[in-house]
Amino acid sequence: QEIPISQAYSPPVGALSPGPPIVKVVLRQDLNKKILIALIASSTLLCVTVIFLLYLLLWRYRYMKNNFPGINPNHHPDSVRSSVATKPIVNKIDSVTKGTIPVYEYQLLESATNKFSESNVLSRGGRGCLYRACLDEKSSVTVKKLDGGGDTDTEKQFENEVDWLAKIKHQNIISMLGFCIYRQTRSIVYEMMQNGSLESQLHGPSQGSALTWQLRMKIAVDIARGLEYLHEHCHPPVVHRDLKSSNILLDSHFNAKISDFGYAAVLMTQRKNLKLNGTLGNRASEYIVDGKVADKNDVYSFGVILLELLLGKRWVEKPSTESVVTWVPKLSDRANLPNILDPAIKGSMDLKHLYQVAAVAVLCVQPEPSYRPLITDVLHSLIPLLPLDLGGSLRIL
Ligand SMILES: Nc1ncnc2c1ncn2[C@@H]1O[C@H](COP(=O)(O)OP(=O)(O)OP(=O)(O)O)[C@@H](O)[C@H]1O
Repeated sequence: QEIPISQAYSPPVGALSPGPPIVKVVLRQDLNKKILIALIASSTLLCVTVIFLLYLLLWRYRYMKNNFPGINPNHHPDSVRSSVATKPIVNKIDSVTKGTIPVYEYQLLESATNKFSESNVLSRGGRGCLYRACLDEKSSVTVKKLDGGGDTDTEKQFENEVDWLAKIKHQNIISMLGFCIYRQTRSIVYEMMQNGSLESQLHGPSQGSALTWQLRMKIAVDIARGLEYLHEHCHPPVVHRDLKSSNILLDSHFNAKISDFGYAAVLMTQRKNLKLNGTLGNRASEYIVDGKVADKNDVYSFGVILLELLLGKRWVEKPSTESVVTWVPKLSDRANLPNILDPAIKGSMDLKHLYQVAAVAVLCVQPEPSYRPLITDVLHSLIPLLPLDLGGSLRIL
């Protein structure tokens, strides 16, 4: 006969106590199961959270490494400060927010320039200094360090320059390699231009002796190519607004590149907040008087540089009796033109070429902007005067 399990295991009647122990056993088992489930669930959750956090850290590390190679995301205390201070201005610079331009860590620039030592200074300007820097063993670069102390004019020029140079890439426009914002200091890193500026070549110790007639024509064509790119191939077109010989840089092969985009602007839109200080001799009068932004302002400044290449003359810093205008009649006098040339190139060129270059220069500096040629026309009238091996179309037999 089968005995029900409950009876078979039931205790003696006298020993009966309230609440059968079987029920207790069942409850404890249940409880253990629940604890086990809770433990498994919480440890799974913990694992998922840890994996997610690790993934986030890895993603951030990769993002910083790809977009900001100079910044070490593994927290040097100063690099943290630098990136915090950088944030508002970085947001204003389009290309930075798009991650197309490297941001250098201040400490990196400091060690590359020997702590910004005097022996690394290449040039000293009103707003800061230009330093030679060695970022690696192979090559050197230049670092322009602006000590504006947060002054708004310097800040605007810095933003403007970084923004334009990040967008503009051309063989005749200086390459920006990156920039750095650290407390009140702003720095821009450029490619090294071994032969300095056109101004220092013409008016420095060598007094233009390194620049032959052909090299001068090459420099003129290079500048015109850079300007043509800004005026005709950028959308919207860009006007440089501060073209002068000190802003034309020469590399080791005397390839010329336009630099200093602190005042550059989109054609016909006026940037009222950018005060234009400095040299007036290179600026067209309509620009000095009413600040009209037009490509013909740059054509005027190009004409002034062309005259500087021909005559070796440094144009006046402030309006005075001797300006470009006073030289125009002398340039139109063909018989006397060879006598007023820079002594470094006198008698070294084909006279027909000289007349043509002088005529182009005169056209460019006309007071009426609409009479000045387009930079494309200027370029195409200079190319035939330049030998093939220097990038022109002149065949020397
Ligand atoms: N990348 C470079 N490589 C070599 N020399 C350079 C480079 N950039 C500038 N220079 C030299 O430093 C000089 C000053 O250049 P910089 O752009 O700092 O001028 P600046 O202080 O802005 O003056 P300004 O506003 O009057 O043009 C140039 O004229 C040139 O001789």
